[in-house]
Amino acid sequence: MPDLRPRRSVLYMPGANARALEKAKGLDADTLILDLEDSVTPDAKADGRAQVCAAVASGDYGRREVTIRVNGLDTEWFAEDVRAAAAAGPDAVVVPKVDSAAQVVRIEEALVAAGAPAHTAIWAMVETPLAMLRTFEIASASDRLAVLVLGTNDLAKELHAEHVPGRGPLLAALSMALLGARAAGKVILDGVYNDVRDLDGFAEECTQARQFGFDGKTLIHPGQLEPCNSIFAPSEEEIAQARKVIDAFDEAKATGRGVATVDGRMIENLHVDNARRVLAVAAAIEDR
Ligand SMILES: CC(C)(COP(=O)(O)OP(=O)(O)OC[C@H]1O[C@@H](n2cnc3c(N)ncnc32)[C@H](O)[C@@H]1OP(=O)(O)O)[C@@H](O)C(=O)NCCC(=O)NCCSC(=O)C[C@H](O)C(=O)O
Ligand SMILES: [Mg+2]
Repeated sequence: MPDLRPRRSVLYMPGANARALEKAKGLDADTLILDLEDSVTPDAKADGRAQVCAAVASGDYGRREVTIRVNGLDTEWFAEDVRAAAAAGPDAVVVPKVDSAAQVVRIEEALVAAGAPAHTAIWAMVETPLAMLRTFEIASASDRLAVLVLGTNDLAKELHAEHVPGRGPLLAALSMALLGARAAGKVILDGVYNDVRDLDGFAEECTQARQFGFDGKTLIHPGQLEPCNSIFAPSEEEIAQARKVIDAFDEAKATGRGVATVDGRMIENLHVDNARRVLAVAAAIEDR
């Protein structure tokens, strides 16, 4: 059964920023990532952890999926972050810089040892060249691993690549991550767009990510929510087209044919599967 929970817009917020944590309760994000890693300075880690875990445990985020990004496996904060997150019971623990299946197993063991509830999934961030070469192994290392999240800032840094419109230097990596996630049947989210004032560039990148097949995009600012939600949702035209495809194929089947045409284009079973997926995604968004 594919995981159809809407994750169009997945907003990071600095775990030490009480104002942002409060503001997120009223934001139209499908998912929140309360961050304990890069946006929290070393001397604020303990306070940030306490604040984030109290926010998650409060249950004040309504329908939104709430996750905690802990510090990396080999940091001095990982063990305590996981213990505190397990007690708070978020929908997922997001772990940065995962680059092997063995690390996924270690994360799962840490969650189990900390008594994390069964509903707390693992989301692995893939953001190193090694991770890109191993995305399938990582994505399929555990049933508890639900989502791969691209970290395009770290990846560009490791590659010595530049951030340019169209993301030419990252395209191979985006494709490899998608291949790995889809081969393992997992959800995959695109990385962030750093210029929070450039909404045109942001919309172009969301459109590119959707065309690639990403399920949604990670975000850093509330102003990115509305365009992202709209670009990653099936449009009215796509929904109408999906219905047309299903109806045309049903009609063809009723007369013993396994192929039909809609607006001059060939329709086979696989197109019907795709059309059903579009309708299921639209329904899941409607049901939120
Ligand atoms: C990017 C920012 C630092 C910009 O901050 P600022 O200039 O202060 O924004 P605004 O003044 O426009 O903010 C307006 C109001 O919105 C609230 N706000 C801003 N950002 C968020 C947010 N992410 N979540 C919730 N609320 C937010 C402000 O508090 C203002 O509210 P009000 O005062 O009531 O008007 C800032 O947006 C920010 O810190 N963003 C998140 C940064 C972050 O979490 N970074 C880490 C994750 S990204 C990453 O690590 C990528 C990955 O690992 C990789 O490798 O690529
Ligand atoms: Mg990163």
